[in-house]
This record gives sequence, structure tokens and C-alpha cells, in this order.
Amino acid sequence: MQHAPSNPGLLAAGIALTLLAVAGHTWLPLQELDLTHPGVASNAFLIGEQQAADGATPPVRWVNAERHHWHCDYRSIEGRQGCGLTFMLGDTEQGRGIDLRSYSTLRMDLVLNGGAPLVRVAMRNFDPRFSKLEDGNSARMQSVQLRPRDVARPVQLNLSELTVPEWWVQQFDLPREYNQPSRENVTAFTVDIPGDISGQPQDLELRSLVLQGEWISRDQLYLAILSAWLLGASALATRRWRELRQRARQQQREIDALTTRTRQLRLEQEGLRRLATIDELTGVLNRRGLEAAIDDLEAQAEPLGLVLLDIDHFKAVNDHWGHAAGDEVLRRVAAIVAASLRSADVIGRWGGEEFVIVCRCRHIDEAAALAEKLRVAIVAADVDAKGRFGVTASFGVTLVPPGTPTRRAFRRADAALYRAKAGGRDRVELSIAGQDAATTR
Ligand SMILES: Nc1nc2c(ncn2[C@@H]2O[C@H](COP(=O)(O)OP(=O)(O)OP(=O)(O)O)[C@@H](O)[C@H]2O)c(=O)[nH]1
Repeated sequence: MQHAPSNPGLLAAGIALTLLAVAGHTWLPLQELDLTHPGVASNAFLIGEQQAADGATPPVRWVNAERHHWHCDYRSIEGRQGCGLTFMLGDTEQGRGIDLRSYSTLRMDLVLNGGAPLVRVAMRNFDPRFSKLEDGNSARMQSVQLRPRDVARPVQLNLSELTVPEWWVQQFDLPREYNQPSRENVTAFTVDIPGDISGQPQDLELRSLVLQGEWISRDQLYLAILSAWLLGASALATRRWRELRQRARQQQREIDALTTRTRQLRLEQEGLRRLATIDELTGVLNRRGLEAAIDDLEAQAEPLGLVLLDIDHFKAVNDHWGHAAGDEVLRRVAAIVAASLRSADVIGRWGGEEFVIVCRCRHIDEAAALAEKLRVAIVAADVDAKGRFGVTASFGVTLVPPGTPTRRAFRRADAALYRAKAGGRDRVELSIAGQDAATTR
């Protein structure tokens, strides 16, 4: 799987991007909203603007509306109406302003002539909890007052300098939490001269009024970076987990396949071992199986009875009744013998019509008794499936004392068998080690 090499590369790229984002944040251009720009404010009007009754010059008038240049010339107490320019934002008739929370500063270029002691920058924020559409003053007032020399050059204000004035708090008498400044849903922005300016002609030109803010704050940036890292780490962890799960499943499949294969091989091996040690025709041990079984029994250091069984006149059976009948006789004789033995005894086909029986017999009489029992059983049995003839067998019996090779005992048993044949067949002959004389049964 190709997951490991890509991770260091990804990690390095992630770190590089993070550093770039943190360092690059300082140089990111600011977002700007120029309120004097056509189309930004839904409406811009002069406070106290009205027609003079007799066609004379009105006290408040535009000198150049496009350049936001206006003039106030109050000659009496009516100057209390104020002298200022208001920008309406959003849909003020519905109480829907604009959200200025992403802006933090205000850049203002104001040319002020007339000797007013203060100039005021204010904004209104419509709060449906207490603001009423029919009362423009009920939108929360937030303002800052500046001296003419503060605005002699273009000035940059922090929007947090605009606070809710005392008079507004007293006028509306709202719960304390409603008197906190808010830049949400701002419906109006005003630059004006507060107080009574009667008898003092004022000339103002607002060259620019620009809100500035970061496209993304440092906090937001850090949060975004953290989220990106968490997201990346989760994605990597998920991918790794999937790979590991897939690998575990693959390994499990391989283990299952190996287990199945091992089981098959064991079965095949068992089958082969059976084929190698079992006589196909009779189902008893073949010569190889018999030799292996005798080796095992010899190792137990106990005397063994060795019985050779040879079917009498078997050639005649073949010749007279056919080879298939001969095969059937071999099968039946093997079955009769196998059924008469104890589980610890062994029977095998030595070759042709000759069988070998090895029993756990401590004395030769026990082996002889077994041979006799087998002889009688064969005579009594209907070894021809069709009941056409009977079969007898001759037996040569000897004892294999512990520690003596069975090969030598075979020679003795063979001699005893020979005697049984010579003596007329259907009989048991014994051969005792060290005795030439034979015993007949
Ligand atoms: N049907 C069959 N016959 C076999 C098989 N193996 C050997 N034979 C036959 O067994 C016969 C053995 O004959 P002989 O050795 O002369 O022995 P016998 O006729 O039994 O005579 P005695 O042992 O002296 O009584 C031969 O005709 C072999 O062809 C076998 O697997 N099936």
C-alpha cells in the first residue's frame, strides 16, 4: 500500500501553508466601504435642508452635492436644527440596515470651515427590540465628537470609539444591555456639527468616509487553520484506519485460505498414507503397512504371536470359478479374520492369498488358539458369495520373544505353514523358537 511516502509531503505542505497564512495575514488588503461612493448609501441628505420661504438663500444648502460639499448659515436660534450630512443605509423603511461588524476603522477626509468647536461622527443601529420605524431617533445612537484640529488632516477612527451618548440613554431609559454599541443592522451614518451654530456660517466638504475591515480576522484565521488541521488529521486517520482494516481483512482471507489448504493437504496426505499402507482389494494393511505396524509392536518389548494364513487350493478357485470369485474369497477371508481379532492385533495381506496376523500373545498357545479359531471360522463361513464352494486355510504359528527380530520368526512360521500344507491343509502348525520339532494342531 502506498500511504506512507505521501504523508511527510502532505505534512510539509500543511506546515508551509499554515506559516504562509499566518504571516500573509498582515499583508492581506483590507475590505473597504466608501459611504460617499455613489450607490453605497440608499440616500444622502442634509440635516435641516429646506426651501427658504421668500426665495432667499436657504440656511442649509448644497454647494456641490456630488462632492458632498454643503453650507449652513443659521442667523438665529433655528441653528439648533443642526448642520450635517446623513447617509441612509439599506432599506430604512423596513428597519433593515447593513451589517458593519466586519469593519473596524473609519477613514474620514473632511474639510471644515466656520470655526465650529466640535464635529460629530455618528451611526444609528436599528434594533427591533426597541427601535420603531416611525421614530428615527429610536435607532441606537453611537457617536464620537472630534475637535476641528483632529480632522484637519484625513483621520482614521476606530469604530469602537463610537459610543452610545448619555442623552440617548436617558431619553430612552432602556435596560443596560440595550445600551451597548452595536455595528449590526446599521441604518444611518452622519457627519455633523452638534450644538447651536446660529450666527456662525459653516462650510463642510466630506471628501471621503471609508469603512475598513479585515476580510478575515486573526481569530477567524486561526480557527480556520485549526479546523483545517483537524479535518486533515481526521481524513488521514480515517484513511489509515480503512487501510489497516482492509489489510487485516486481506490477511484474514489469506489465513483462511492457508487453513483450508492445510486441511486439504492433511486430508490428501492421509489419503496417500492410506493408499500407501492399505491393500486396495481387501482393505486390510498391505505389506508396507504391515511392516510398519510390526515395527511399532516390536518396540513395545512384549512377546508377539505371529500367524501366517494361506488359503488352500486358491489357484483352483481362480481357475474354476474365475478371478472375480477369487477376489471375493480374498475379501471375505480378510473380513472374517479382521472381525475375529482384538483391537490391539494386526492383520495384513502379505501377498497373493497369504495373510499375516500379529497378536499380543504372551504364549504360543494363545496364538495357536487364535489360528484355530480363524481356521474354524473360515471353514464355517460361506466365503463364496453364491454358495457354490467352501474354502479352507492352513496356518503356521510361532512366538516372537521380545527383543528378537520378527524376520527370523517369519522363517519359523513359514516352515510351520509349509508343514501344514504338506500335512494335508486346513490345519494349524506351530513352530517354537529353538525347537526343530514341530507341533501340529
Ligand atoms: N483372484 C486373485 N487371485 C490371486 C491374487 N493374487 C494371487 N492370486 C492367485 O492365487 C493363486 C495362488 O496359487 P498357488 O500359489 O499355487 O497356491 P494354491 O493354489 O492356494 O495352492 P496351496 O497354497 O498349495 O493350497 C495363483 O493362481 C495366483 O494367480 C489376487 O489378488 N486375486
